[in-house]
Amino acid sequence: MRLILASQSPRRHELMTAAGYQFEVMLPSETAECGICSRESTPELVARLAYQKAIDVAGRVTGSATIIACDTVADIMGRVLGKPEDRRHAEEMLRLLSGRKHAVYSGLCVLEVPGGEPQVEVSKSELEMARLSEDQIESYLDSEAWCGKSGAFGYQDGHPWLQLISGTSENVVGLPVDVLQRLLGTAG
Ligand SMILES: Cc1cn([C@H]2C[C@H](O)[C@@H](COP(=O)(O)OP(=O)(O)OP(=O)(O)O)O2)c(=O)[nH]c1=O
Repeated sequence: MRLILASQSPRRHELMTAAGYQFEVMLPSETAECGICSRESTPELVARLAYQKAIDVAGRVTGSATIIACDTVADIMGRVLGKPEDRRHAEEMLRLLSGRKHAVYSGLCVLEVPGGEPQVEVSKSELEMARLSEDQIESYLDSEAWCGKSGAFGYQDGHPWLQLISGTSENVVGLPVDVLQRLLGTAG
């Protein structure tokens, strides 16, 4: 099976490789990841964005292939936290998450071209962040480890102040591998 990962995310590339998949990479265009709908729930948002990324890449694929696309956001009390725009934005997110539970949702879209029906699933993981001290916030912001990560943190960086309560860590880091295996029919 020819797999195409529609993602520029280094974490998704690593997770696909670790799961034993061989794949090509095609980048979704910036416009694939847009469109705000205020009545949309967080699961609906990640499902739609994953679908849009897959469709965007499908339009440029020649030959037959299976396209894999994802979108990941953090959600705290219904408020969506995407990738921070700058340090100030990252700080705002960290202060919001500090000392609280939150969820991370990933939408996954698997689409066979030509002619396949898109399969879209949403996975949820719950996490709890310990209350961060001012020093912890400053040094984390200085490290720039927040760049390009939804909610301004990287679970994969192994912070002792971040605990996984439910769901999988792969889902938090951007690719629910268990769901992908099931959709591709390669589980177990
Ligand atoms: C919550 C969390 C997210 N992330 C990353 C995964 C994604 O790269 C990013 C969420 O942004 P996305 O918009 O889902 O993905 P992306 O823009 O990085 O890549 P593409 O659209 O091309 O697929 O946040 C982590 O690396 N660790 C985490 O703990």
